[in-house]
Amino acid sequence: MHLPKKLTLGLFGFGVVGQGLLDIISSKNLNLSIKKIGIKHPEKQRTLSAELFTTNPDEIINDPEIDTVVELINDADAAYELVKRSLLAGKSVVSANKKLIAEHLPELISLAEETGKSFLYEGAACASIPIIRNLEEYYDNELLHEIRGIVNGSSNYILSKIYQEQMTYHAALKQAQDLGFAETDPLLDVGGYDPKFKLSIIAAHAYGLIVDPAQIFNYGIQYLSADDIRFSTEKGVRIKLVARAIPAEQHAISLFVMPAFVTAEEPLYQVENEYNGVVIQAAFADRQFFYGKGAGGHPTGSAVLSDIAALRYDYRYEYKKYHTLKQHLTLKTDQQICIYLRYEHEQLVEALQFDEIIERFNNRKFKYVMGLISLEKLIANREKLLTPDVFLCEASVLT
Ligand SMILES: NC(=O)C1=CN([C@@H]2O[C@H](COP(=O)(O)OP(=O)(O)OC[C@H]3O[C@@H](n4cnc5c(N)ncnc54)[C@H](OP(=O)(O)O)[C@@H]3O)[C@@H](O)[C@H]2O)C=CC1
Ligand SMILES: N[C@@H](CC=O)C(=O)O
Repeated sequence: MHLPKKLTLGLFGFGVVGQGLLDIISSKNLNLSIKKIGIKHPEKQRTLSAELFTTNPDEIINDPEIDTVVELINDADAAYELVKRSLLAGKSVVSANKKLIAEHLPELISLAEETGKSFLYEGAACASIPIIRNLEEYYDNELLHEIRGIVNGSSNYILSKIYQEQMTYHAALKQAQDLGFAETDPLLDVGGYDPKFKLSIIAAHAYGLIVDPAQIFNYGIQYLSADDIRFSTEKGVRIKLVARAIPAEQHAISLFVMPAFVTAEEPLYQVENEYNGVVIQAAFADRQFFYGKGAGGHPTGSAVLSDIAALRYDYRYEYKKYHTLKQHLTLKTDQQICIYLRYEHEQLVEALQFDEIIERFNNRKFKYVMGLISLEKLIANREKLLTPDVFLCEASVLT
C-alpha cells in the first residue's frame, strides 16, 4: 500500500483563512505539522506560542525541514515573491491568493514544472467548492460549453442582505468585512475584480485559456441604486454578480464579470449570502451545478487542507488542455450582450453606440435603456461607466 508522506509545513499568514486552516488541522489526526508561521505584525496578540511566529520569510524558505509552504497572506505582490522563492527552494506550495495566481499563472506553471514541485490552489476559486480539481480531473476529456457562476461571496452576501432584509449597501458591506469574507480592499470584491481573477483561473483549467486578467471586462455592484433594486423587483428578477465564460467559434472564448438579472427558475437565483454557485454546461455530461460556501475561514481552510492532503500523494495539476491548446485559444471581445443601462446623461448612450435599443424609459428621476451591445464597446467606455450615475446589468432574461 502507498502510505501518505509526512509533511512539514511553513505557513505564511495567520488571518481569517490561516486560522481557519489551523482549526481544521488541530481537529484531525493528520500526519503533518506546522513548523513556522510567517506574519507581518509581530505586536499582534496570537492564540499560539510566540516561538512559532516569524516576520522573517527566510526562516521558512531556507529551512530544509520544511517541505511544503502554505501561502495565505493578504498582499498579492508579497505573496508572489514568497511563492516564487518557495518553489525555487524546492518546496511544494499551496495558495488561496487568486490575484497572485491569475496575474502570474504561466510563470508559476513553468516554475512548478521546472522544479518538479506542486503548486495547488483550490481555495482560490469558490473557496469550499472543489471546482478546480473537478475541471482538472473529472472534465479532463469533456468539451465544456458555457460556465456561469456566482464566484464572489462578499458581493453575493451584500445583494442577499439588500433584497431579503432591505439592509443598506454600506451596512451589508460592513457585515461582509466583519465576517472575514471581504478582501482587505473591498473594491476587489464589489468592483468585480476578485471574481474576474477567479474566472481567469477557472478558464485556465476548463478550457486551457490563460489570459492576463487586465484584458477581462469586469463591472461590479458598487454603483447599484435603489432604482435598480426596485426595477428588478418589479420585473420579478434579482441582480447577482455573475462571471461568465462563453466559448465561441474558432477557439475564441468570451470572459466577463458583470451584474446580471437572474430569474427564479435559474439555479443561481437560490445562491444566497456568502455561498457561491457555478453552472457548467458540458457537451456530454450536460448541465451541472456546483454549490457551496465561497468565503470564510473554515470553508476556505477546508479547500486548503484538501490541497495539502493531496500533496501527501504528490498530486499536481497537469494543465492538459492548456498544454495542448494554448497556441490556438484566444480571448473573444466582440461578444454581443443584452444590457440594462441606468444613466443620467444622454451622451453616454450615444457614446456606447448600441447595436440595437430594445426598450427605453425616461423620466426626471430615472432613465434606462435596454439593448444589444458588443463587449468591446463596454471595454472601450469602461471609465465612463464607473460613476454613481450609471449601473450596468446583463438583461437577456428580460427581452
Ligand atoms: N477570507 C476569505 O474568505 C478568503 C480569502 N482568500 C484569500 O486568502 C488570503 C488570506 O486572506 P485572509 O485570511 O482573509 O486575510 P487576513 O487579512 O485575514 O490575513 C492576512 C494575513 O497575512 C499576513 N501577512 C500580510 N502580509 C504579510 C507578509 N508580507 N508576510 C507574512 N505575512 C503577511 C497578516 O499578518 P498579521 O497577522 O501580522 O497582520 C495576516 O496574518 C488572501 O489571498 C485572500 O484573497 C481566499 C478565499 C476566501
Ligand atoms: N473576498 C472573497 C473571499 C473568497 O475568495 C469573496 O468574498 O468571495
